[in-house]
Amino acid sequence: MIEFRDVTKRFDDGTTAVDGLDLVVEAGTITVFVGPSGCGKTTSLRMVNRMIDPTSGTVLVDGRDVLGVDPPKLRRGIGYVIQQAGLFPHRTVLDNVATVPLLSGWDKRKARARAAELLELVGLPAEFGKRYPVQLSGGQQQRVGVARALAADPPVLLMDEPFSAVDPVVREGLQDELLRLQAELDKTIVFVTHDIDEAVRIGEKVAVFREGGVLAQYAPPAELLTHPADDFVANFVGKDRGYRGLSFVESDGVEVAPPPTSGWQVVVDEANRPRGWRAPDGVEVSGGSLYRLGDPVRGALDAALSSPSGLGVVVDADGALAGVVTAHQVVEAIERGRRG
Ligand SMILES: Nc1ncnc2c1ncn2[C@@H]1O[C@H](COP(=O)(O)OP(=O)(O)OP(=O)(O)O)[C@@H](O)[C@H]1O
Repeated sequence: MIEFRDVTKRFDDGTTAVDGLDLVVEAGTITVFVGPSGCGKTTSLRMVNRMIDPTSGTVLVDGRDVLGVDPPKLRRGIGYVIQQAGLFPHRTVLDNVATVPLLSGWDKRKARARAAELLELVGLPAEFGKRYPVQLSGGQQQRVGVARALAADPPVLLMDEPFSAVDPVVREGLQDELLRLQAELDKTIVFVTHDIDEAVRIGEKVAVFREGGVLAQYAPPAELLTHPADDFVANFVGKDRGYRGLSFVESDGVEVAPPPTSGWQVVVDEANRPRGWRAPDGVEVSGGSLYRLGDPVRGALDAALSSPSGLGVVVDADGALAGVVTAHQVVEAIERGRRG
């Protein structure tokens, strides 16, 4: 657990970067710090591993005031990942990942074996270990950065805009990877971003900061989208927040109808997986997005709205055709849910 108790950081030039921060990061969760540029996210993060010390207040990691722990010792238990990975350009990928184990006194063979294990864990082929960072794509470098931060198996991981230098598609892949890793590793992760979509996608709890280093709201993503604390948060989470909030709405109430037997018809393959639609004039067209039973309702609405027939195609866990939904039915289910 990480705890900020009335933490303020004022720099020598008088800038208040963080102002009276009170916040608890639960162990084993991903907590995201989000907010506009200059609102104190990075400063808050760096007070955890003592790259910056607070002007007043206390930062505790597992109940211990970090000011009482020697910085090198403290950092052995805290992985740190930064934008553009910050890899050593003249060391191979494998040696980059082995850096911390080597510094901790492991022998070279054991450190490299551990590094190879970690490359696999973050989804990189073993032969990439021999390459130099410049021979990898941005997304691959970020994975190496994550592997390096995990090398000493620290209970805490600090991530400062780790995915902001890669394009949106790669970025989503990295976010998925982080969620998969976290399900396996159960670290206490603090993740800084200025991107609200990234924040609500990966955060179990999200801290929204405003200018002057003030915490505006600290809540699970669904609550942030449905109950922003004030106008600042409402504006920051954006004008589509009502729609995006559907990502967190359970879908139990959506009625799934059997696929139509006349007019527009779903085309399926031999395993009964949807492949598109046959229009009433017999022409086959590609389908819209598929909605998997049990997923949040946002996917059901998207399936209906993106379908050429106006019917969203619903599949089961194996991807087999389970039925269809209309946008109207989805909206009705949402409204029933709101009435409670
Ligand atoms: N060493 C420093 N000396 C003086 N002011 C600083 C120093 N470091 C940061 N600041 C100021 O403190 C405030 C908070 O900076 P911080 O880097 O924590 O913001 P941030 O929310 O992480 O921003 P960004 O999203 O742009 O990285 C900013 O106004 C910044 O200019």
